[in-house]
Amino acid sequence: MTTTTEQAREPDILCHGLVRIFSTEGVEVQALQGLDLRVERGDVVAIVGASGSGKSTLLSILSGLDRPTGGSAVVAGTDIGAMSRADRVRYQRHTVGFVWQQTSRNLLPYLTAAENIAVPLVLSGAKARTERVEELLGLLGIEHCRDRRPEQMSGGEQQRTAIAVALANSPRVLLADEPTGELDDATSAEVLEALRGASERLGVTVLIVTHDPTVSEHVRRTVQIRDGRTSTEVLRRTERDDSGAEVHVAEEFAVLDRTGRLQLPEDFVSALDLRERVRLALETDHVGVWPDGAGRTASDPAGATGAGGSSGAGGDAEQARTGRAAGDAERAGTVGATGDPDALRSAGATSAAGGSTAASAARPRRRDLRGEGNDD
Ligand SMILES: Nc1ncnc2c1ncn2[C@@H]1O[C@H](COP(=O)(O)OP(=O)(O)OP(=O)(O)O)[C@@H](O)[C@H]1O
Repeated sequence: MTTTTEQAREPDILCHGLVRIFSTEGVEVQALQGLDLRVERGDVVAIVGASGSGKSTLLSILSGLDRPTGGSAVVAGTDIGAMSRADRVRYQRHTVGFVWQQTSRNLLPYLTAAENIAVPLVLSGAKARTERVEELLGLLGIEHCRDRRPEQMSGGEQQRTAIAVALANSPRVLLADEPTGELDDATSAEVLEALRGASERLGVTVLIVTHDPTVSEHVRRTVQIRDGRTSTEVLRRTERDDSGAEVHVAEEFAVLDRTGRLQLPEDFVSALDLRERVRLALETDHVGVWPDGAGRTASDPAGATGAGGSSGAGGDAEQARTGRAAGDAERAGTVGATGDPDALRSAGATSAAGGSTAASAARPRRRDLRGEGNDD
């Protein structure tokens, strides 16, 4: 039996090997190719990725508008793939809230902000509607828009009203698709802070899908999707430096899936001109990755000089316990599960993206975001 403590620890979003294949006129497109994602309760996470990487497909599945072809997605304890029609209505009314990029999809144009927020409360038969509407207007800082219709509000005010509408029935999870897509930078920052504030005050889990890479400055965790899979993550935290000043630190990690696969960041692949095959070496505390070049052997995969730009990369060949060539079955940039996944994990490979190819042993790529922020 699941205990209350275990329930509290269960993630609000858990995707395992999520696959979505679209077939149109005999042509198959694999929009999601075995995507794994875990989002803890109350967290605010941004999903970023290039156009066509699968972001909207993921959101459609999580919002119950679409079904996966394979794999599983569980949101706030609901198995998305197993929902009946009635479950779906309940799920969309009470478990998840949505904010879309287009205002026309979020708000009814002929209703005021207060009336728009009341709509989901009326549909769910909620009591004390006036109090709830006032609470949400206050929470989102839009009391002054109470009696205005969308056309009488700025883009930022419209999106904050949309967030209030999405939160009306107290969902566990808020899904936002490009919520800042039509806004300027300052207004975008305002809307993102509104989402973060709502999460902090109401405990709601927020997943934001966006093209906008600056979103990562407003959330603790940013997950990058590449070709239908999660590839890298940036985690931000605040530390104090020696003088006691606050410093924002962002660390980039590669995502290791359950079968031991990880995608190397594109800039790492191009910096060392990695293609088709790479050499791997299991060191005492990290995994090294080298281009497949001449003059290297399994016991000395870096060559005498630590070739491929990785000298000083913890690539002391004498330390290497295992050196292997990793064939990339699918495409450059994805390291196959050539190494024993358990061994890789115990060697700290979950944070290997920034550490194994060009930096010191197993240290994730780390950026000091003090001052102007992202200076990488
Ligand atoms: N209904 C559909 N039928 C066929 N192919 C589709 C369908 N929906 C999405 N795709 C394809 O699936 C892939 C992923 O699309 P998706 O819209 O999820 O990407 P995205 O990352 O959200 O892109 P964008 O940022 O441009 O919105 C693309 O190749 C797209 O063409």
